[in-house]
Amino acid sequence: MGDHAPILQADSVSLRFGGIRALTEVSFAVRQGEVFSVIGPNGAGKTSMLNIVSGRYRPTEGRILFDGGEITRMRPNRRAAIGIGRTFQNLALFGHMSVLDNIMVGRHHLLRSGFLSGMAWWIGGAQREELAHRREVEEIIDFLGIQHIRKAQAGTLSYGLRKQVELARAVALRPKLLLLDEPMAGMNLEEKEEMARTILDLNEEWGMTIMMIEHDMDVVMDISHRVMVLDFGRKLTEGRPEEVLVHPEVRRAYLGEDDAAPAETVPA
Ligand SMILES: Nc1ncnc2c1ncn2[C@@H]1O[C@H](COP(=O)(O)OP(=O)(O)OP(=O)(O)O)[C@@H](O)[C@H]1O
Repeated sequence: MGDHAPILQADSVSLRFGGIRALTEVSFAVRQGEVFSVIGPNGAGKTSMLNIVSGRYRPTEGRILFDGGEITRMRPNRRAAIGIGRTFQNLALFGHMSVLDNIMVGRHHLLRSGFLSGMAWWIGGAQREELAHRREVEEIIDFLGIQHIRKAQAGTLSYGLRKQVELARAVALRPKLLLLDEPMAGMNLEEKEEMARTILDLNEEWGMTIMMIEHDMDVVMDISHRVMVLDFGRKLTEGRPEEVLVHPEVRRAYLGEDDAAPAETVPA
């Protein structure tokens, strides 16, 4: 898992919104096959970093490399086509449509990024391609263990299941790198465990590399190979979960501890 070459690299990335410095010279590398989490207090720049990787934002300075090539200025749908997948909080599920159709629509929406490829889809082999899509989507539904809801209307599902369907839609493109923005937000314990299991399965069984922002520290420490900590737009540290947890500045900045000494040395 974490021993492979980097699939994603950020090279001294800065991002400014007018006078606000959202990110300042942040560099990191996500290795092929790992679960890489980004943590930090509110406003630390986590979502900005993820948006820079997905292409929604362009850095003010610095470079992003993916799979050996520079993608700093590449459009988001092109990034999706070369293997950067993400869940779309703003692309709601179609409530009246089945789970299966929702995932199919996501696949078409993301694959038909340009006019020409769209035309090709309509003119040539549309049916053949439709069948291939359907097979692929069925496989993903099986893998995620959501067969029992494949015909259900998305609007009738619980919050946790809707999140699973949103994940299925992102996974339907078989991304090399999957970006997850707070996948456990708003979930109860059972739903969190289910989601954590799914993320691990995608990573371990499909070898999918995952970059994730998550506030739930238990989940982060449980399923991440490495963790990067941002604070005020700067990288504070990076390492294995157990290394990050004992870092004095992390304890101070993120866990809100005044005393930076390790917990076991603090008098009860
Ligand atoms: N589109 C934007 N326009 C202006 N400022 C922005 C924009 N997006 C983010 N910022 C600012 O950049 C800084 C970093 O925000 P960001 O959302 O990346 O942090 P975050 O770590 O994801 O926080 P949270 O945990 O609250 O989601 C903040 O000061 C935020 O107000």
